[in-house]
Amino acid sequence: MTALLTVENLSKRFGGLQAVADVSLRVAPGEICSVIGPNGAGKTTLFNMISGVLRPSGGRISFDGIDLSMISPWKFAAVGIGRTFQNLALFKHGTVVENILTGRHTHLRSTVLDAVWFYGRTRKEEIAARQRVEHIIEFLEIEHIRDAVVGTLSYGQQKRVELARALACEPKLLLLDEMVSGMNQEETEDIARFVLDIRDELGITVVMIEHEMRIVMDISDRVHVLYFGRKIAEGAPGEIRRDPAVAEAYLGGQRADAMSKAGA
Ligand SMILES: Nc1ncnc2c1ncn2[C@@H]1O[C@H](COP(=O)(O)OP(=O)(O)OP(=O)(O)O)[C@@H](O)[C@H]1O
Repeated sequence: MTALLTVENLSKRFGGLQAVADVSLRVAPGEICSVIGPNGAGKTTLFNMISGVLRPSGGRISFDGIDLSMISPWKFAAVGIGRTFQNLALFKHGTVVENILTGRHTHLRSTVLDAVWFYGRTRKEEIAARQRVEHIIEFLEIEHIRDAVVGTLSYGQQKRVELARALACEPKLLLLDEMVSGMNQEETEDIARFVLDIRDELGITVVMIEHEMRIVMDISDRVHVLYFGRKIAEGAPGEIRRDPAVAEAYLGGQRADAMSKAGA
């Protein structure tokens, strides 16, 4: 099957530090993929390149048939790549609905002048945006907090709002950076269920960076393992559990415990 996302020999250097080195991976449409690895392995740097936050030092990324080096970073959302961030990136003083609406900006074609001269088109876009937002609010079960100011919400609720905002741009590919870190077990299970529904009901391909091995092993179709910037393994969760190179990479770190608790 043709890949939705193809990363070829991707590298990123920060001065003397090789944060990502020669990483290649393919993500098929409809897959849930995880990128795992110990702290500092290069996972977020990889995501930052795929989402246009950072320019690669070398290599190629193609998404849905488009060479991403050919387009401006601010157009990445418009081609269908949505993401959440490791540290929440929300407008704390805005309401939940207002925050989710900001995710729609890539779908707004009208300018201020259009609003004056082509009132109908602007109005139609606004109605479409509101309808999409309402659908997402229902989908992620956050009706009860829709008018709450984001800064007053719990961490788990704010993460869900961030997920809602990423969905508002109607992505084909969703990059989730440590969605469940800091969440309790119930919140983690909710997110796992939502990720599956996002793929199954909305048809969105998901790549997640995750330290929480239970969610990785439970819902991923494929797992890619980074270690000191290099990809050291790739496979189905069962294969990754049994891979000696992966165990070695985690050995000595707390994550070894997490791997074994997840059934390694
Ligand atoms: N902007 C930057 N400038 C310099 N070094 C950076 C920068 N961003 C990341 N690094 C370094 O690159 C390496 C990879 O970092 P990255 O954040 O991608 O790792 P990670 O696997 O996401 O780690 P974690 O699990 O702790 O989030 C680290 O050594 C980090 O210190």
